[in-house]
Amino acid sequence: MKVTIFGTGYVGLVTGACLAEMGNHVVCVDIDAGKVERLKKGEIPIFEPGLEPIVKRNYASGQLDFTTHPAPSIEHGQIVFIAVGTPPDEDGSADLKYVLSVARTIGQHLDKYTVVVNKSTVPVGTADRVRAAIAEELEKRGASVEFDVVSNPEFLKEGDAVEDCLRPDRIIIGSSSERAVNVLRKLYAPFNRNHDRTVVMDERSAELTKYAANAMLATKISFMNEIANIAERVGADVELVRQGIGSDPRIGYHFIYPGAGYGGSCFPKDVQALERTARGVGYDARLLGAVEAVNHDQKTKLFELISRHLDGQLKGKTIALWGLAFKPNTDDMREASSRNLMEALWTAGAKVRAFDPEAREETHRIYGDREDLVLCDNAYQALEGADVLAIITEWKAFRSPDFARIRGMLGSPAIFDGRNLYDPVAVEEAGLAYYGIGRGRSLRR
Ligand SMILES: NC(=O)c1ccc[n+]([C@@H]2O[C@H](COP(=O)([O-])OP(=O)(O)OC[C@H]3O[C@@H](n4cnc5c(N)ncnc54)[C@H](O)[C@@H]3O)[C@@H](O)[C@H]2O)c1
Ligand SMILES: O=c1ccn([C@@H]2O[C@H](COP(=O)(O)OP(=O)(O)O[C@H]3O[C@H](CO)[C@@H](O)[C@H](O)[C@H]3O)[C@@H](O)[C@H]2O)c(=O)[nH]1
Repeated sequence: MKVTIFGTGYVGLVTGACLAEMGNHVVCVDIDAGKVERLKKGEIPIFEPGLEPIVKRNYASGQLDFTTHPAPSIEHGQIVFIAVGTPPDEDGSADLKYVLSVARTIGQHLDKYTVVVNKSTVPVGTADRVRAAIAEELEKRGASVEFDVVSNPEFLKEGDAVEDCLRPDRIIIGSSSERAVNVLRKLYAPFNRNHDRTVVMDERSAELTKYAANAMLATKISFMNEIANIAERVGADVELVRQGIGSDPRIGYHFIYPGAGYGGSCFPKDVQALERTARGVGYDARLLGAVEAVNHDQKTKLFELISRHLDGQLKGKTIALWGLAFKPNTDDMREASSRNLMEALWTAGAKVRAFDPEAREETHRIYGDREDLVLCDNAYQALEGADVLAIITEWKAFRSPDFARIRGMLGSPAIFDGRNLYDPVAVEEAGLAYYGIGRGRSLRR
């Protein structure tokens, strides 16, 4: 089928590449001319495992193309996706300016029946606003063209985006038009060969489904961080508690890892946006407020532990940091917990020597050159001249380090394990102090 996608970010580029891989003829449009230029040269602007080969292969075969020109792209697509950003605006609600701008552009060029599909994460009621924006532009032109607007939220995770896109858990189609649903069923048929993953519903329910999914996952994480904070105080080990509760299939092992707080471009903004939506309709979403508040405090956790270990004397100290990205297998630093930690350390007068397998360039782009940040080439280089080590992203490369070597390199040997990667006993036996998240048992010894 002929598909057009507005936005070549994490969602647009991955969706475009995967749809091209399935034999569709896909045109990706972006207003960022530099990005489009790089994509045409085969350079992938983000680190996403498995993405580069499918983009290159499908671009080379002509199944996938990139452009900055909306008019011919809208002409091309039987289906036009909107996959642009919806960042938080000043009060935390989702800013729809990019989505509505694309909607107006579509209205300015629409020339045949088209299914307009919104993939961005948007507040309930946005499909109506997109429909109205397109209709208004058509009216201005005096054009009468049929179209449908569908809500088709995306559930991919960064780091696993290609796999999630090729093998989705579910495909939500929010539409009251049978004609549009049939077009999308046809598009997604190759993704449903094993079993039908499609759930058809109305637009508003589809829009809310996306926020509900992210809010539920964020709630699980904040819940576990709360249990970790209790465990620490009562002398229990949250890692044992996690395994104890995860074995109940009603709870499950997924998304109950305590840590240095959740980050990324979705959970923080989506929990906030849902809370603002609720407030806007006169409902005080207390649970969502608590999820946010627990996460906010959790992001200060490692700083507090480090400060306590160094008796509040952070000025002139050097902290080695392993991990910068908000999670492994990405170079994305949006709302990353590493940023809260580094910024608190700098404010207290400490220096940071950091290593991340992929996020070095992005960190440099955000913070530039500064005296209190050294971006290192490997994990052990970050330890040179450092007092203590903090781990904030659970990259595989950090899973089994040489603790004796670490001890030998640190001025005040201690590990601050922000993702509970290590066995406290093994760390302590190597002569290092161990601080994890909610590991009360190790603190008691
Ligand atoms: N990142 C994720 O893991 C993820 C997963 C599911 C859903 N989402 C949601 O999907 C949406 C997109 O997220 P993202 O992370 O891909 O964003 P992103 O910031 O990585 O990319 C957005 C792209 O849209 C482009 N753009 C902006 N205005 C445009 C216009 N008028 N025409 C064409 N292109 C335009 C930007 O230049 C940018 O390249 C958001 O609503 C987000 O919440 C994101
Ligand atoms: O048990 C856990 C699991 C995750 N995290 C943290 O939660 C954040 C988000 O992780 P993850 O959900 O894996 O990454 P995202 O790429 O942000 O994906 C989420 O956000 C996307 C955008 O909406 C959705 O599409 C995905 O389904 C949803 O998982 C990261 O900081 C993780 O460190 C924890 O602290 N504990």
